[in-house]
Amino acid sequence: MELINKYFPKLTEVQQKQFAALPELYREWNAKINVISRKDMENIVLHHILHSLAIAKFIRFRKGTNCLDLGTGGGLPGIPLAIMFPGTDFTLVDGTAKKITVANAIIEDIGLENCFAYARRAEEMKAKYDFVLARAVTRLDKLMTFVRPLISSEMRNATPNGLITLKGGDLSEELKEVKGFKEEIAISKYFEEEYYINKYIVYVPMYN
Ligand SMILES: C[S@@+](CC[C@H](N)C(=O)[O-])C[C@H]1O[C@@H](n2cnc3c(N)ncnc32)[C@H](O)[C@@H]1O
Repeated sequence: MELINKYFPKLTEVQQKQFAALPELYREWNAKINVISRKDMENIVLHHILHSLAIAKFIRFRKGTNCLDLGTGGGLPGIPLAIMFPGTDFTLVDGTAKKITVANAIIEDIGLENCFAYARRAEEMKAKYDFVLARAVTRLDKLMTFVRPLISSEMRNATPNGLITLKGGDLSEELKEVKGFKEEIAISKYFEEEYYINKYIVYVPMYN
């Protein structure tokens, strides 16, 4: 909790409890169904929960915004963001049904009411969203082919919409393949821990 409080010092009591419960819940579930590399479990807060929350430093989702977390695995970044933004709706999908079992169990255990997970491949999805979020799913150009049909053409909340993805490493080649405006934000701008050097948020706005 210390690390989360360091960057998000104004959490409500409910949010504090929900974040505090996550590491143990992931530990328990990960022992049954692998959603996080097992050797990384000891770094779950730094490498997974806080990393997901970099998006909350980049953007404050307005009440009523709807977000899709595509390729969520066990619920990342969707679950930490749903805790952070209780007024925003989060839909979590993954093509692997057993990973969704973990996401749903955790959603239920911590009593998240603005978050819903189900098994589906991106290519089969029909609904529209203000934002599509993705962490470690696939190359940007491929991700864009999934994301374009899923972004709502209305700017319902009078905010920009589009893709927000968490990526690592040198993205120069991948970024060249994405047409139009895109923004690359170094997460080290928000979090001082060494782990975040070379980790980025890529935002591709789609005003349609
Ligand atoms: C490396 S995992 C990352 C999981 C999670 N986002 C995280 O950061 O822990 C990539 C996930 O994307 C999912 N995935 C890849 N392509 C997909 C697609 N076309 N539709 C739905 N899920 C997909 C995989 O099943 C896998 O769970």
